[in-house]
Amino acid sequence: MSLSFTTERQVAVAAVRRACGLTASVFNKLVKNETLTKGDKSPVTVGDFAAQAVVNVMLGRAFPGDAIVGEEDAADLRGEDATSMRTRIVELANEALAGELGLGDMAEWGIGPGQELPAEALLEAIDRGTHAGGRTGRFWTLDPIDGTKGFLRGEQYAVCLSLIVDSQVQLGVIGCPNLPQHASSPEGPRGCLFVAVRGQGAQQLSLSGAHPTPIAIPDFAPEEVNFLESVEAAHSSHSFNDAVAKIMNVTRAPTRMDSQAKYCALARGDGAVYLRMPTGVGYKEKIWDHAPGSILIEEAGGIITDSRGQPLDFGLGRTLGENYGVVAAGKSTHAAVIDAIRKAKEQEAKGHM
Ligand SMILES: Nc1ncnc2c1ncn2[C@@H]1O[C@H](COP(=O)(O)OS(=O)(=O)O)[C@@H](OP(=O)(O)O)[C@H]1O
Ligand SMILES: [Mg+2]
Ligand SMILES: [Mg+2]
Ligand SMILES: [Mg+2]
Repeated sequence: MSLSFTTERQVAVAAVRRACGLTASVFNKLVKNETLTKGDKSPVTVGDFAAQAVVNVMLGRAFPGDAIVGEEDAADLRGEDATSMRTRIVELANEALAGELGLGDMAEWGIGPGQELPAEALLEAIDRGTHAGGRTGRFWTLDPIDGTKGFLRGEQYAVCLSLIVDSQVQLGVIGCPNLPQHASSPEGPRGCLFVAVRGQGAQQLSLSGAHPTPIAIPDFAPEEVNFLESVEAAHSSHSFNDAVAKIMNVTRAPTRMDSQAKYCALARGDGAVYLRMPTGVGYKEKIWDHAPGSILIEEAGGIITDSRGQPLDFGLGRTLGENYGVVAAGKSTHAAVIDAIRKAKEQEAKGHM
């Protein structure tokens, strides 16, 4: 049985579109005291918080019973020292919620004139993202800005939303405000949305949600294979990717790109392999960093697993648990990557790397 998730898709596209508008506009005005450093030393900006508030308000209105696993929480925004950040977030979120309706968007998911939400309501909306996830039931995952470091550099970032039902990702929407619409014209128009619904294929749309175009991962001849990888060396091992690429006789240089824009690029054939290997022990990948990308890859005809070929398990809570690394590629390439990873691991164990 395949469910169509028509309304879910419509709400998700509308919410991601509004969040993309917000983040793109905030970037140009971002000032120094609008970024915090979280407990894990990673940055978070007023854009991340406001985008999470907007998406959660819209989801709450359209699907009041649904839980949300969101990256951010409002704890750091409640104190007196956060007054100016809080004020800015309230302003940004209300502006986006009151903004013009896009294609398929509905007035009742946002706010009308004079209906601005107070700070407390928006902080509560952000905190609706604290759901623990789990094996059964239905919940959304939200990464309001994935690739915050890329966002701060003016490079790639993505607004990422997915719907998970009984541990299976059923819907994914990724908004990439800075991604060129066509990889072949990197200086051409930027900004795209990617949508995948289980059993319905993958599509690229304009940022406004118009012009859906089916996308699929092409077959790559061995000499055309190239890797997509993280910009931040702390997030994914560049040297291990290098070793795997050598084993596969890959000659093309890797493309480094922040965020789940990598999954989008892979899904439309801009690259052949997305490989993400842990850089140290202990970090567990977050479900919001991979759920939307994973369904996009599968619906574009590709395969996504961890580095040992195991399926990603979205039913373990907020993290991917014991899944080790991530490998995504087209059907004709994926097995070769898993094989090369095994060989690279053997070399590493023998001290040859
Ligand atoms: N140590 C470690 N290992 C692996 N991953 C980590 C690590 N620390 C952070 N993160 C997560 O990486 C997310 C950023 O995505 P990418 O790594 O693809 O982008 S980047 O190129 O590295 O910027 C980033 O997502 P955002 O916080 O939404 O930007 C993090 O969830
Ligand atoms: Mg973050
Ligand atoms: Mg992220
Ligand atoms: Mg994020």
